[in-house]
Amino acid sequence: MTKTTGTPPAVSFTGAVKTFGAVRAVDGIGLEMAVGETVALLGRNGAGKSTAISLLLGLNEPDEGSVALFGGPPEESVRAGRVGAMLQETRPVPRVTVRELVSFVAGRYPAPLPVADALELAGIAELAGRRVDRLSGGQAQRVRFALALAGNPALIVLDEPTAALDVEARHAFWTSMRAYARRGHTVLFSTHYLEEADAHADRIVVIDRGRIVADGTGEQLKRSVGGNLVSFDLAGRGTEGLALLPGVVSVEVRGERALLRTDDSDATVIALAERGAIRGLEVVPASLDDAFLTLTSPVLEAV
Ligand SMILES: Nc1ncnc2c1ncn2[C@@H]1O[C@H](COP(=O)(O)OP(=O)(O)OP(=O)(O)O)[C@@H](O)[C@H]1O
Repeated sequence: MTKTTGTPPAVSFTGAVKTFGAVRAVDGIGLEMAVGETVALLGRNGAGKSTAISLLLGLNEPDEGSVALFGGPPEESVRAGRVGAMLQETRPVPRVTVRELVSFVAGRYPAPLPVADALELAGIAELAGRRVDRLSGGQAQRVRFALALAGNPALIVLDEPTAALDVEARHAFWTSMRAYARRGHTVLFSTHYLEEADAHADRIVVIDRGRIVADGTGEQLKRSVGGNLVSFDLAGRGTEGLALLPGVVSVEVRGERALLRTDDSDATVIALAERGAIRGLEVVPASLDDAFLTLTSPVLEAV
């Protein structure tokens, strides 16, 4: 969805920095999300996704820079019930039923969804009468999703929402999330899963070591790294000098294989042939997976 002129962005990070001792968990993030957009925050473990989300929700203050929601401080939007969140940490849950818990949370918002709608959207209508402390991990996760939706917030923030879900529950979750987004709501979710980011977000923001290293659609990310991937069996050899071969943009080792991203695969293959390094040679176009790995991996320098 395009941004309406004059409407402040739903989310805006400006030069945001958050450090924990020597760790710069968020290291100068600048990011805007328009109202109605669905954005995936994609990154490896420890990339800074949860920290960025904690800044966005006002749970942490940035050391430098600023974060705004709908043009104001995060706390203001949170207090006004414009934000719903599903976070990773699990707190001890009380001995109440799913319906009671969702009703309780909904009741704290000024214009909540009818409880039945929140349960239905989260796919847990049939669990309404169950005690929340007696649910499976996946069921509990969907209850947390219902709690995030309960207030009918304009912005919903989901930190690794599908982490504990099996394939079927994952599918059901994304169907619900998209239904919520289609109502014009803004959604930010973090994930390690490229396919999920590609399939369910309008835009993917790749974060690595606290910084944004890419921002665009899945297609744009693939194009931005471009080129082909040449791989071959190392057969006990090292990776010395591979980064210096013609066309090579990055070098990675996965198991016994070396993977070279190249913007001139012909030249790379010829150079590999000259080194006799062609066992199990394969040349394939870059995938989103490769794009992600390239964007978030250090290039191995010749040693
Ligand atoms: N409260 C904290 N105290 C100290 N260090 C922290 C704290 N929270 C996060 N960090 C560090 O900040 C960095 C970013 O962590 P963060 O949890 O934001 O990453 P993430 O991308 O959400 O990771 P994951 O995918 O594993 O959840 C990590 O190096 C982490 O160890």
